[in-house]
Amino acid sequence: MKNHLSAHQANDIIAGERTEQQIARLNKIITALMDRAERSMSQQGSDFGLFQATLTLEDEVEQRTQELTEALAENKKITQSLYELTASLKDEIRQRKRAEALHAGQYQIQELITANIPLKQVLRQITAWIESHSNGGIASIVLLASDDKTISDCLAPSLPQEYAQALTGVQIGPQTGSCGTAMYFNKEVTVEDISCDPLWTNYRDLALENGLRACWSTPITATSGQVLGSFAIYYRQPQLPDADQREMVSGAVHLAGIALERARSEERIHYMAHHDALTGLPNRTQLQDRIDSAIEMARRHTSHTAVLMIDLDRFKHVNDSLGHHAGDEILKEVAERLAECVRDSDTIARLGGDEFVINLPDIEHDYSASMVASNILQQLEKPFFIRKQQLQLGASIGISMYPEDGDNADDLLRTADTAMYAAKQTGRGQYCYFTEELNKAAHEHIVLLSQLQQAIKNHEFCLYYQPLYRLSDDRLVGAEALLRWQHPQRGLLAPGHFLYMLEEHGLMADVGSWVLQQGCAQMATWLQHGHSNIRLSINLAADQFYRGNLVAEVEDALRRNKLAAEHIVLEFTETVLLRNSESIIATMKALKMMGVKMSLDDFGTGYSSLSYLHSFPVDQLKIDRSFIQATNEKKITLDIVTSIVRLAQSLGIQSVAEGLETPEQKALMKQLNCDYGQGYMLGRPMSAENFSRLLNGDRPMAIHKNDG
Ligand SMILES: Nc1nc2c(ncn2[C@@H]2O[C@H](COP(=O)(O)O[C@H]3[C@@H](O)[C@H](n4cnc5c(=O)[nH]c(N)nc54)O[C@@H]3COP(=O)(O)O)[C@@H](O)[C@H]2O)c(=O)[nH]1
Repeated sequence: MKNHLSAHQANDIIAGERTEQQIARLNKIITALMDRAERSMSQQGSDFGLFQATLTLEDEVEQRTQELTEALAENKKITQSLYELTASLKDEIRQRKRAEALHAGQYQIQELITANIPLKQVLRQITAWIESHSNGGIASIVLLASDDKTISDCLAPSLPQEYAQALTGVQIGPQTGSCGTAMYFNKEVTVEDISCDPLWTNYRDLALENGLRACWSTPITATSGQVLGSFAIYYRQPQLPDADQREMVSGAVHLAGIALERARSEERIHYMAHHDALTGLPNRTQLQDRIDSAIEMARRHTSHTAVLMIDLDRFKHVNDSLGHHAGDEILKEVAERLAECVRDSDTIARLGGDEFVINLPDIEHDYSASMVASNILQQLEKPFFIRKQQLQLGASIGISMYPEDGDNADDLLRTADTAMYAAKQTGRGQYCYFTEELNKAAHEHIVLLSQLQQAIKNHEFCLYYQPLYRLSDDRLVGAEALLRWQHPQRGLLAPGHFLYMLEEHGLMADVGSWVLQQGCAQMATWLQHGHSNIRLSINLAADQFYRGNLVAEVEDALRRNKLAAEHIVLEFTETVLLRNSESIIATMKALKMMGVKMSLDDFGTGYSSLSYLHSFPVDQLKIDRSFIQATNEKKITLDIVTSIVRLAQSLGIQSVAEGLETPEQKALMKQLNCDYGQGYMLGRPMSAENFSRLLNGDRPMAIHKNDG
C-alpha cells in the first residue's frame, strides 16, 4: 500500500471541486435565463415569443440538471474512494509502527547478545519483548538440560512462580504439555484449550489452577538442529495464535536459538580451557586457581595446604607396549581411583601425560597429606585390567606444603615435582616430601640436561668397545659398542649417568642413530685392516624402533660404510618386544632379511616371555649379568641360567653370558655350553684404539678400572 495520492486520485479530487463550481455556474445561468424570459415577455408582449423562450429555458434546465446529477454521482464516488484511502493509510501506519516496534525490540536483544549479557537476562528480555506485543499472551522460555531429557530451567517473569518452578526437572516426552511435547518431537505444538487436550493430561490441573487455558510452544534449536529449549505463549482463555503472533514468535525463537547456542559454545570453550579432555578433571589452569584459593584460605586460618604430585610408575612402558588407547583407559581409571582417595573439597587435576596433582586445602598438619599419599599408593598398586591383560603400575608421589615450600601455586607445583622425582629415584611406589637438598639435586638435573643438549651439538659422545669371546676356545669374536660421554668437566661418563635423561627427554633415538653410524664406520675400518672374523654388537633403543625408520637407517649405515650386514649384531631389550605390534615384527623381519643378526639383551630381567621368542626373529640370548653374578650364591639362579642356555640350544640360537667377573663364572658358563662370554674378567670396555691393539694381538694400553 502507498502512502501518497496517485495522479488518478488527485484528478478525482480536482474533479469534485470542479463539480461544485459547475453547480454554482448553472444556478447563475438559470437565474440569467429567467430574467431574460421575463424581460422578453414584457418587451415583446407576444405569446409566441414567450412560448419559445420557455422551451429554450426548459431544455437548458434539463440539460443542466442532467449535468448536475452526473457531477453529484461522480462526487460521491470520489468521497468514497477518499474514505477508503484514508482507512488504508491508517492501517498502513499502524502496521508500520508495529513493525518498527518489533524491529527495535529485536535490535535491542541482538545488542544484548553481542554485548555478552548473561544468558538468562537476554532470554527474559525476549519474553518481555514478545509479551509487549501479544495482547495478554504470557511468554515463557524453557531450557533443555545437557542430558537432552529434562527441563533445566523455566524463564517466564509473568507466569505464576509456582507454575514455573514446577516445570523445572520435568522429563520431556510425547505427552508432556505443549513445551515438553514440542521439545520431544522437535515440532511446534498448539493447544487451543488445555482443559480438554490429551497432551496436558498430567499437567492440566497445574495449568488450570494457575489460570492458564491455552498454550502454543515452538522448539528452539541450534544450527545443527539439536533442541535447546522451547518458546511458549500461554493465554488465559482458549485461543489460537494469529498470523501476526506467529511472525513475531518465529523471530523470538530465532533470537533465543542464537543466544542459547552462543552461551553453550562459550560454556564449552570455558570448560575446555579449564579441564583435561581425557579425564574431565581440572587442568593446570584451574588447578593453579584452586591452589591460589587454598593458599588464601590457609593464610586466613593459619593452617596448611598440600600439593601432591603423582606420577605413574611404568606408564611409559605400558603406553609404548600396548599403545595409546590402552594408556588412555588406564589414565581414566587412575582418575576414578584417585577420586576415591580424597574429599569433595580437595582438587584432583591432570597436568598431561601420566602426571596427576591433588591439592588438599586447609589441613592442620602434613600427617593428613601422608595419609592421603599412602592411600593413593595402595589404590594404584592394585592391578589394572586392560584388554584382558592384567597390568601392575604403581605410582611415585612428591609432596609440598604451604607455607614451608612455597607461597604461590607455581612454587608449590615445582617443589612437589622435585619431591616426586626424588620419590621415583629412591625406588618406585614411594612418597617423598620436598626438602632443600632435593632442590639442589633438581637444579643439578636441569644443569645436566642442558649440558647433554650441548653435548649432542658439540659431538661430545664416543663409543667404547667391550670384547666378546667364544667360551669353547677363548677366541675373540667381536665387541659390543658402548656409548660414552666425554664431559668437558667431569671426564668420561658411562651411560648410567645420562642415558635415562636422553630417554626421558626424547633424545635417545637421535643419539642411537649416531651410535649406529659410528659403530658401522668403526667396524668398516677394522675390516679394512683385515679383521674380517669379528662382529660388532650395537645397542638399539626402544625409541629407534618406535620412530619407524629403523630399517632405512640400518641400510643407510651399512651402505655408507660399504659394510655387509653379517658384520653387525643389533641388540635390543624386551621393552621393544612388549609393543607386540605388527610394525615392530615387520621391522625385525626386514632387518633379519637384510642379513643382520638380532640379539635379545638382558634376558631374564623383564617378562622373559617365551612367546617373544616364538614371534620375533631372535638369533641370540644375552643372559643378564645379575644372574651370572648370583650363580654362586643361589642354587635357583644357577638353575635359571642353566635353563636359559638350554632354551637357547633347543631353539637353535646362541647364548651369551654377560658380566663374567671371575674365572669360576667363566668356567661354569663354559661347562653349561654357553656359546659366548663378555665381562670385566675377559676385557673391560675400551677405546677403539685399544680394541684395535687387542685385535692385532697387542696388549691394550692403560686399560684400568676407570676405562669406561
Ligand atoms: N640404547 C643404547 N644403550 C646403550 C648404549 N651404550 C650402552 N648402552 C646401555 O647402557 C647400559 C650401561 O652400559 P655401560 O655402562 O656401558 O655398561 C656396559 C658394561 O660396561 C657393563 N659390563 C660389562 N661387563 C661387566 C662386568 O663384568 N661387570 C659389570 N658390573 N658390568 C659389566 O655392562 C654394560 C653392557 O651391558 P649390555 O648392553 O647389557 O651387554 C647397558 O644396558 C647398555 O646396554 C647405546 O649406544 N645405545
